[in-house]
Amino acid sequence: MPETVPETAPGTVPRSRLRLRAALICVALQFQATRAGASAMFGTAVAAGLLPAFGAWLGKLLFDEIGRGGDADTARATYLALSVAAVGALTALLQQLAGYLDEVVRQRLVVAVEDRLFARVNEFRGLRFFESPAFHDRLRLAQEAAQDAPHNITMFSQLSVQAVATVSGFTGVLLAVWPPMVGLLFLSGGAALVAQLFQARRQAEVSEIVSGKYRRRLFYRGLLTDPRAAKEIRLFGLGGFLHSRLVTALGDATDAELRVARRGTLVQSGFALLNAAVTGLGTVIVATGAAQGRFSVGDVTLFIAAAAGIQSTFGGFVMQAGMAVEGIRLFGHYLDVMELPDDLRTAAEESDGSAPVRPLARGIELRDVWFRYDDSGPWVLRGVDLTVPAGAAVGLVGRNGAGKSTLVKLLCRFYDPVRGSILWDGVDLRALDVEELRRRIGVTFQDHMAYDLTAQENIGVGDLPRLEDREGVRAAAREAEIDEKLAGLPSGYDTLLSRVQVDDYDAAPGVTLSGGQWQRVALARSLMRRDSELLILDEPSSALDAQAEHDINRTLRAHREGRTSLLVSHRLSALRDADVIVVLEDGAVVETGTHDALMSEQGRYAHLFAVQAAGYQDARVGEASPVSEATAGER
Ligand SMILES: Nc1ncnc2c1ncn2[C@@H]1O[C@H](COP(=O)(O)OP(=O)(O)OP(=O)(O)O)[C@@H](O)[C@H]1O
Repeated sequence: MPETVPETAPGTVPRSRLRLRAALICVALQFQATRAGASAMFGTAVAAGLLPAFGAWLGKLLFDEIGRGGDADTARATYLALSVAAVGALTALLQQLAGYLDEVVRQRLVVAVEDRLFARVNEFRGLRFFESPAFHDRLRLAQEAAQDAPHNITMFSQLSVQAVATVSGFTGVLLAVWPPMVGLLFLSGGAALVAQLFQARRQAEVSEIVSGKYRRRLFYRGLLTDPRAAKEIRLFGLGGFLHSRLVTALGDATDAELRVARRGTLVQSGFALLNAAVTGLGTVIVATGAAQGRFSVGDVTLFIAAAAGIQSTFGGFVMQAGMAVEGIRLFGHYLDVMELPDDLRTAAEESDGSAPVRPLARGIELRDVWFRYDDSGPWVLRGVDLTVPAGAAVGLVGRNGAGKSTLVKLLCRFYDPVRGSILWDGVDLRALDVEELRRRIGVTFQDHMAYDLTAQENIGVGDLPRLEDREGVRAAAREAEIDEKLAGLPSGYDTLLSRVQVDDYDAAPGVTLSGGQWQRVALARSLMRRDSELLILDEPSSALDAQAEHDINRTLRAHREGRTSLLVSHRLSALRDADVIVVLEDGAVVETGTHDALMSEQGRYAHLFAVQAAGYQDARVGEASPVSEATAGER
């Protein structure tokens, strides 16, 4: 595997760490999402945090004024009373505004995060990440964390401002009455904070551990409602089975979440008791002092209020600190995904991977190509040497699992060979600009897509700049023998090829095609690139009826004329006229030659051909085919 592939592919989600950088970027993300909204939210949050303290100070001035009895200035007292009321009203309004601004920032963040994350995902040029469960889990964690963490940090900032104002006010009161109480409250608050931070770490770890369970849950949920899966689920009676797996996956995840919540509750309950003990102790001491005449009743009342105020402020602060820390930890996944190096080697040793791709003049050569999907997996290609000469039609045959589609994927550079190299006119594919390379290739994949888009779009996406080019799309559809069918749909080429993705329930329903019709649409899509240098067709006619296959093979033969093509097929008759036929067995090339040459060799190809021909002649190969008899010994 290339050295640049990081530890996320495949494996489990690595544990996140608390990073200052993550916290800073997390806060900055809000401003990138909406500078005005985030600034207003922060300003409002700070003001909403400071106003209660200001209100308390005005209240103190009011009580001081009233306390002067007959000497009190009525106008000043009235003014102060109105000010207290105004500050109260303003605080309430600011809280409403802060709530709205918080929502604005959240919504903008959702868009910004999706935008950035999926733009990044689009930059990964190979397939490895998309086949890694750890990558999918990280992506989900990254998305959730990037949407939630900034909010938690903002709330934490707001509470911090409030806490400083409230606690410093109340601390003065406590210091005046019984100073050791301040130390006791700070000690118990500090201990609760430390415990909460540990709890936050545990909570973040559990989110990482259960992310796979949630992925499975989404998979089962999607399957249970997928119209393509509905037939088998009903026929084989899989509904209950899948449903129970869905519930089990969800149950496992929620059990783990509940375990950590239980632990948190126990720890917090312990601190609640400690707080009660501290308050009790302080109250007893101050009350005893009052009984002995050292404190007034007012002192006792103020003391109890101050202690309760500090404790509840600490409680909120500690809780929010835990959420902020958990958010920042998980936000690390967002950074990791954003900074993940590409899964393809960025360059061959001697190049930076951006060499222009010249029109194919000599051909494509695979030199001793070894490949496996995982470091520990079996070799799928074992030293393949193969040449696709420019302008030639090459047929690739082999039994299931021989490695044919893998070879196709390597030609498109979805993966790099583990050993050996693939050369485009003598230049290593790793040295070439991969996007340009792919623009020069037209492919029909064996597992082609059926997009829930219109007929026009389903074909047009094969050459995006010509997405709206109706004539170009129809020409490709004609070659794939599907034009008549698509033109005859209720809205012609504008018909949605989907039963479920219709936006307007009252509009004409979408339609769905048959398996063979979908295959023709996929074929038409690959034929959109009329000037492609290399045409690869991986089982393009496996779902076609005999007549359609015959017609399409004739059209494709004309289309391939003079251009380089690689045709993978189990229907050997489709390959008869290829310039070269290559037989792949267990990941190695075992035979190469024209149809006639390979038939006369009476090897693997001749055997496969005879088996197929015998099927059509209604005869048993072992008895009827001289080729089979000749090759039986080899096998
Ligand atoms: N993405 C993947 N990850 C891991 N293993 C894979 C992957 N794709 C294919 N394989 C394995 O590689 C081997 C070759 O598969 P490949 O699809 O290339 O065979 P094929 O010759 O095209 O077969 P078929 O004729 O059935 O289409 C198989 O054993 C398969 O299990």
